[in-house]
Amino acid sequence: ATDDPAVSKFSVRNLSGGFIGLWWIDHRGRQLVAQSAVAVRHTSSVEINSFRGHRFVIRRLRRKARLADVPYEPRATDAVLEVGPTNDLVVVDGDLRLTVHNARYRAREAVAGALRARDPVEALRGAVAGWRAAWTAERALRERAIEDVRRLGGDRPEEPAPPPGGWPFEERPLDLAPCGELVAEPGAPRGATAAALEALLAGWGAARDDTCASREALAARASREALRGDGHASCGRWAAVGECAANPDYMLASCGRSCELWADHAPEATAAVARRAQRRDAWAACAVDRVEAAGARYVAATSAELNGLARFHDALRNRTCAAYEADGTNPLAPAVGAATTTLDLDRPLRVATLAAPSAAAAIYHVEGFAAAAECRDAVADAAPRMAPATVNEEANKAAKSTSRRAHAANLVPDLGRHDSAPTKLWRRAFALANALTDYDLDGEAGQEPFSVIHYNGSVAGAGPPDEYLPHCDGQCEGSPHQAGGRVATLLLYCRAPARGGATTFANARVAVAPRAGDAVFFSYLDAASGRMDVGHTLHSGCPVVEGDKWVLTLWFRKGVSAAEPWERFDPTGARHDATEVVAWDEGLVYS
Ligand SMILES: O=C(O)CCC(=O)C(=O)O
Ligand SMILES: [Fe+2]
Repeated sequence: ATDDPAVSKFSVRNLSGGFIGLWWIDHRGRQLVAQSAVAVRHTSSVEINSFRGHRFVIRRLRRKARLADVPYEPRATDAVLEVGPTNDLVVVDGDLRLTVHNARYRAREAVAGALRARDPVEALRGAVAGWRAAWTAERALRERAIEDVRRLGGDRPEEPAPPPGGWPFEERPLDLAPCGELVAEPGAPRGATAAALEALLAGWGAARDDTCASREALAARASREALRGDGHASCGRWAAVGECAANPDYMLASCGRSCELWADHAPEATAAVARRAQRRDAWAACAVDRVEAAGARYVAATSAELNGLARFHDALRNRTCAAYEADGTNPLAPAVGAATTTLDLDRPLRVATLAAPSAAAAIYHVEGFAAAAECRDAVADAAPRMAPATVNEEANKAAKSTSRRAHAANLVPDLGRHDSAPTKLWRRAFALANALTDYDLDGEAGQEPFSVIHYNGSVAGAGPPDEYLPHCDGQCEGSPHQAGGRVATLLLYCRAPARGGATTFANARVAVAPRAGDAVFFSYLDAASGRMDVGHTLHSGCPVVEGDKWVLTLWFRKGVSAAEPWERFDPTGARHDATEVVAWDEGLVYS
């Protein structure tokens, strides 16, 4: 799915002088999963589709080995590659150093793709515009991170240094005129079709059965299978019997691609065919230069933005987590010094108010929310469905995010099964929410399901630990609540990590150490005025330093019903097109 914005396509070229092996680090950071079955030989490349942020380990091999999946033990000689946002060419040298060739590689890819498009020039303009859009999107993310830091009262980190030549605010038009005319290629076969034809031709070359009849039969098949759009259904057959040489005017105009393909295999290759291919190659080389010139600054600016964003994220993390994690232990014990009351729901819960900074914001700690077996059943239900967590950064698009690193799955309780663990947890959660707020929430219809979230700690060298940077689950800028939007959250800890993983509310100066079975409940609407919180319930899931952490999250919605279920609204209550309902599994990060 390369149209998924979070998937990057890139290529690793081995110039190390020997064999290399390529593995990616699985999401638990404990296993190296072979990228391909065998080693990559010197001067070869591997094409890779992967998620942004994924990590690869590259190792030198003594010989051409088969690579099985192995436990991950970092070695000093490992080269580690984190997948960037763009199509990169990564070159591995003799010392296993990695060099990323960005803009030129992308220009070459764009031109190769454009030559197969109906309108190559238009396709290239689209590619350059796409790079500009990618940079603009990264810039918007950084602007938002700046705003987050400002709201948390943190020091504003340094701006990223602009790329050489400065930020490319102006649009650079792509001018391909100096490259001359591209020879039109009606119906050039695309990707797989072209490959099928090449294979057919290669087979023919090997058999070298030079009788006209067999050649014609093969050509007819080739033209049926691959060259249907070549301008004429019989192009392949005509080319195979020498028409390109005998009748070049017609053939080169109508069957150019067939003539070119057959030229390699048939003795009737003409000088005109070769010239035509040369002209196209010259056009492509010129186009690569011009596309690179028009797009390189956007590509470089995107990298600069990403580096800058990483620094802002560090600043956010320091602001929200460092104070509690400085000594390497878990943060403040929950509910230290807070008065507790016991709520008798279907099970007695000890509830402590941790903070109630305004009528629109309150944070509670709930001891013993779930029995161990309930947690175990709920997690077991979701565990097989876990996938990289998403965050909604754009309307109607659940995008994988740099601000949230974890795995998650929805858990929809079957409310008819009264004794199942998810249903009991669900009804208890709504009873708790209605006891602690005056929201009068209805859990029986239209609510968002549980989200089960798994955070992994870092294994040395295997990538950053899972975390969730500061965010609000719903709208938190003090505007009126919109029906259908989130108003409160229950976070149930089902497994606590050995170190790290606190939930911190920096603006409310509250930190909660996860403890299995306990929960945090927070609400962010003043029901009397209808106004939302102004940021006191902004919170982070701090990095899990050691071990792992499982939580069940429930985001309560107000104003949903069977007729108007949660899928109709984004977390702030903005309505989206009812015909285009998507799974929202996470809250907005300030938008
Ligand atoms: O895991 C945590 O501590 C925070 C999770 C969270 O903020 C969320 O799921 O919305
Ligand atoms: Fe959250």
